Amino acid sequence: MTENVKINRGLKGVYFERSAVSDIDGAAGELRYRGYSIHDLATQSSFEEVCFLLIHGALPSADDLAAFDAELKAARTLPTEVFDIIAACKHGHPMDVLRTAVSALAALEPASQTVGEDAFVANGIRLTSQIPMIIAAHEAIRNGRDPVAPDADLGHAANWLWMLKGEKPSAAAAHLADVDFILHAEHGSNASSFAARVTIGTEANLHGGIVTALSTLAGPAHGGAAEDVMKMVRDIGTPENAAAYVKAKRSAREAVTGFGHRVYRKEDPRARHMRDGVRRLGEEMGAPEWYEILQAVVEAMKPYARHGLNVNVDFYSGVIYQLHGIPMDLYVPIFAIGRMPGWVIQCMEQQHSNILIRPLTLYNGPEARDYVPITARG
Ligand SMILES: CC(=O)SCCNC(=O)CCNC(=O)[C@H](O)C(C)(C)COP(=O)(O)OP(=O)(O)OC[C@H]1O[C@@H](n2cnc3c(N)ncnc32)[C@H](O)[C@@H]1OP(=O)(O)O
Ligand SMILES: O=C([O-])CC(=O)C(=O)O
Repeated sequence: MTENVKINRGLKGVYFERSAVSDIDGAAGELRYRGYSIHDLATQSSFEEVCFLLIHGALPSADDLAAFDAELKAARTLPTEVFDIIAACKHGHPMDVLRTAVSALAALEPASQTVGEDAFVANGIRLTSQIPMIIAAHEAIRNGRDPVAPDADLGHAANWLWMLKGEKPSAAAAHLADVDFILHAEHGSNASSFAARVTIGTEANLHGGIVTALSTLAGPAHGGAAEDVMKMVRDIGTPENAAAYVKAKRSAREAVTGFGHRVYRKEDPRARHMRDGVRRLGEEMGAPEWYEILQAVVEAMKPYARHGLNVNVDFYSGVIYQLHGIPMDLYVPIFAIGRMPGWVIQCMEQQHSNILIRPLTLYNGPEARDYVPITARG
């Protein structure tokens, strides 16, 4: 009966739902949020505007944006218990601390228990502002400093850098962080968003979906790639070593991190903006060698490009964070800051026309057999 069943391992190429948010053309290497090209958004928009677009479905008017920005700023608060929880697990990986703190918020803030469209918007906006606060507070606490209070004069990206470092970022640094968040904001049915949808499919609340998404983002095949790229760049050391590094990886049939994608067969369209950022920042900071190493890896990988193997969004982002002096274990949490509106809208779409997500696994274990009591087993 089951011999002819087709199994789609990893759900490769399977459509499980419709979505009106991200339009990804993997063959052409194109990405649009709600119909707008990622290139226009990365060069002309702000993260706040993109959040509004993703959550509400249209670009905001100036008044809409001012009201949305005020909502985000008003949500920059955390219950004191969350700071205690961060302190109690301050030696953990920032992703574990972040996930634990979001879980704690679900228990501490009664509004998080409400489901439905309005509740998801309100809780989503609150979490979008709270997540950078948690990450920055953890960084301060683990280094023996007091968390830095948010600054209502600063936008989302600049305020994040301010809370992280305790000093006002340059306009260029804030802009690069803003672009980074826009590029990471949403990407259809990626692993973490799909996982969040599975949670929401059970009629769980938004915080539950976000905790699931955070758990799923953390792995090196997904959000952890930027950290691994930085480790790779350090291992390679100089551009001349890149070819030998790639050859050794390919001979061992190991993945070269920052390359490959489940959907794109051309270069990930987000990568070019990060590439420009690394090049410019490296030159400005008198550290061009990181960019040169990355480009030497790209050159060494060229023979494989014909198989659709190209850089993805996270090939360049790690080096940008490194040039900003951000610790490597914060790279995945930074991805989470950017991905918040994407997770929120994916959860909203799921709950809007909900259905339990429950595929099948084809049994290939032992045939039916008789139970043997423990006293009779050899
Ligand atoms: C934001 C993001 O989440 S983007 C992804 C971030 N992750 C990374 O950068 C980690 C490195 N990349 C990878 O591990 C993979 O490319 C994934 C997990 C992202 C996608 O994997 P899949 O969709 O399963 O790709 P798939 O396995 O079908 O790859 C096709 C072929 O390319 C090879 N391949 C895929 N990625 C890589 C890579 N990074 N380096 C070398 N070879 C690769 C596979 O070995 C496979 O070769 P084969 O047909 O000879 O076996
Ligand atoms: O779509 C994917 O599979 C992974 C990805 O690029 C993302 O989540 O941004």
